[in-house]
Amino acid sequence: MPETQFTSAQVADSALTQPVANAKGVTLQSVTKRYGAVVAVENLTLHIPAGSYCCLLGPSGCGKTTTMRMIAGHEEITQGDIYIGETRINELPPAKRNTAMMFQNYALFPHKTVWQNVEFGLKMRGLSQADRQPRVEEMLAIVGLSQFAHRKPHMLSGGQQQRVALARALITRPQVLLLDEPLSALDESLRVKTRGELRKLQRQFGMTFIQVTHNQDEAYALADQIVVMDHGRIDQVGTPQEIFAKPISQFVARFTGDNNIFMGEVSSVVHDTQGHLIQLAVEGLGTLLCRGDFAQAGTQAACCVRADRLKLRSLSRVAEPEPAVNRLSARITAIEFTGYITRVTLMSEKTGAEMLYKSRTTDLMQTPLAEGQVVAVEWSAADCVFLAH
Ligand SMILES: Nc1ncnc2c1ncn2[C@@H]1O[C@H](COP(=O)(O)OP(=O)(O)OP(=O)(O)O)[C@@H](O)[C@H]1O
Repeated sequence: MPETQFTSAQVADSALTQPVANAKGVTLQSVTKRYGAVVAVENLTLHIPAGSYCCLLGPSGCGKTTTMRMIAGHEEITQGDIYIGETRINELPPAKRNTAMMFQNYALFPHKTVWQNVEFGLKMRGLSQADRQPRVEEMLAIVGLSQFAHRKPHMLSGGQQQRVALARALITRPQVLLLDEPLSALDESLRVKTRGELRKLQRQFGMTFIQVTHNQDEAYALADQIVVMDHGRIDQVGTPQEIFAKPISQFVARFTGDNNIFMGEVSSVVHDTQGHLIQLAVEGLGTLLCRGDFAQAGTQAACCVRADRLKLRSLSRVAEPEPAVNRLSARITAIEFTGYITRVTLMSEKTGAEMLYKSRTTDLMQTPLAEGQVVAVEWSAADCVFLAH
């Protein structure tokens, strides 16, 4: 079945797509959720600005869904407070919170038509047939499903069902829309297309969107603010660019990108015009130079360098690279062509540690590499990010 896309014209013509005048931010203040002995969310404090797109990102079981369900009111808060705008909502029933939730499996009513599914929220609010009619029509046009209005969900593709779910959530014009892995049921190409449309709708509606995802590419593409969670706690909050370029912990560096991580002990910290220049003594590799905001000499820490920030130099004639900071020799153990990018796996000659280098395939075509080849691997201190924990 061909996918109908949202079109700019449909969206621009719609009165519904005027920004939600009363979009509200969400604030969590020291929020904890326990299930018996299990601490699902621990002392979480977070502000999500009004009208922004926030992604809660983290591995399975880190507490993302629980956090969202507490905001929606589907889960009681054990401790702490949640505010929508200025209003404390701890005790408000879900229907009074002015939020809407879009579920992973879409949770459409199977026996209702697309029209009836989308109309449902307005009916529950007691709007008359005459008032519902133009709003449903308009919403179906926005999501490009007008011609499917009388079909049942099982007669739609996954992408179309996803749009019905989105239309059903948006039609009541909630102040906050909560989305639980909304793209996970779609195949790769549709997922990429649909996330662009989701972002466009969020911008045009000016609504606060909070989305749960375990996929960092999705979070990078969609979010104004990414909240990286681990074991019920927040590890880092930042823009996609900050999370990508400046992870603050080993967990974030591992989870959000192809980072090479080195563990060691801080041997010196020098403050200069660009911040802190930190020396990290790494067993087997000597001293690495990295940059960070704060470090304390004598503490155990780590640093990371992204796979695309390494530089490789052939060592065909010289067995060892001349000694220098942030340089080591490594053997290429695998070369994986993935299209635009080629991934090169290396093994440090001294420590046996595995490293990853990523290059544009076209660049590698100029200076080909071969499995088994020994190369000098180097990187600048500016690209080497200090990780305090
Ligand atoms: N009703 C429950 N009773 C007991 N433990 C629960 C309950 N719901 C969630 N948990 C536990 O709380 C923790 C957080 O769960 P949560 O569903 O919020 O994680 P998540 O990050 O959304 O994971 P996923 O990506 O797999 O959905 C997990 O350890 C989970 O097992």
